[in-house]
Amino acid sequence: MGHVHVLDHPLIQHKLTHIRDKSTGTKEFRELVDEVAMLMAFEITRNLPLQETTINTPVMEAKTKVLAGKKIGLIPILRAGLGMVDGVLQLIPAAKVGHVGLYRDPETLKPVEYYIKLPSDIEERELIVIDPMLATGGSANDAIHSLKKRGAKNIRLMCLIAAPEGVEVIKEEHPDVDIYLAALDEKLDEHAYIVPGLGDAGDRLFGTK
Ligand SMILES: O=P(O)(O)OC[C@H]1O[C@H](OP(=O)(O)OP(=O)(O)O)[C@H](O)[C@@H]1O
Ligand SMILES: O=c1cc[nH]c(=O)[nH]1
Ligand SMILES: [Mg+2]
Repeated sequence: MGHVHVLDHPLIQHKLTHIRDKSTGTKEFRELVDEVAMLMAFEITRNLPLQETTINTPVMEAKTKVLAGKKIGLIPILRAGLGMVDGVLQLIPAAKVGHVGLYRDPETLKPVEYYIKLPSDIEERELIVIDPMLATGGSANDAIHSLKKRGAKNIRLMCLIAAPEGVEVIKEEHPDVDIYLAALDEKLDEHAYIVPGLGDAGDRLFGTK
């Protein structure tokens, strides 16, 4: 079964409070999402494999460690996932970025895929699917199925806030996928918005309604 990691670092929690606050405007919202994404990336990459190397310090030859060169792919779910990409790229600048375009139909609440463009070698990559919100789980579930259909083998899911309902869907459908969150909220409301949540992540990032 996939693990659910709630990243409770004080800096992440502090910034998340301001992200949730409805008085936080677009500029500050964007900056904070970017910063939290970077801090989350620090935690998510904690178990990346290392290998030994030998270098010369000014003092002597030393056996030290470097990343073992695991290839990484970031897969933001459009639109709102885009807001977290730059933050993650600050720590993993060589990652390739694929895009999955999905929107949640407001009537049926079902995800509709409208775009997909992926690195050609996704089967070799450690993929991080990125979306600030995991609500019913429909969008992330579809995105992960889409990636697996195209050969993806190692997938993690990174979200700012999740509802228990969405977490259950991913655990059920994708037991191989670990989930990384800044917060696990209480529930969904009657419009399938996360409570207390932060509202509509895409609209707050891009200033639309
Ligand atoms: O778990 P779910 O119930 O599927 O809901 C979560 C999805 O809803 C939001 O996207 P939205 O449909 O608002 O599209 P947008 O990013 O273009 O605003 C959010 O960014 C997720 O992708
Ligand atoms: O609370 C929610 C649920 C879905 N999408 C959002 O942007 N926010
Ligand atoms: Mg939206």
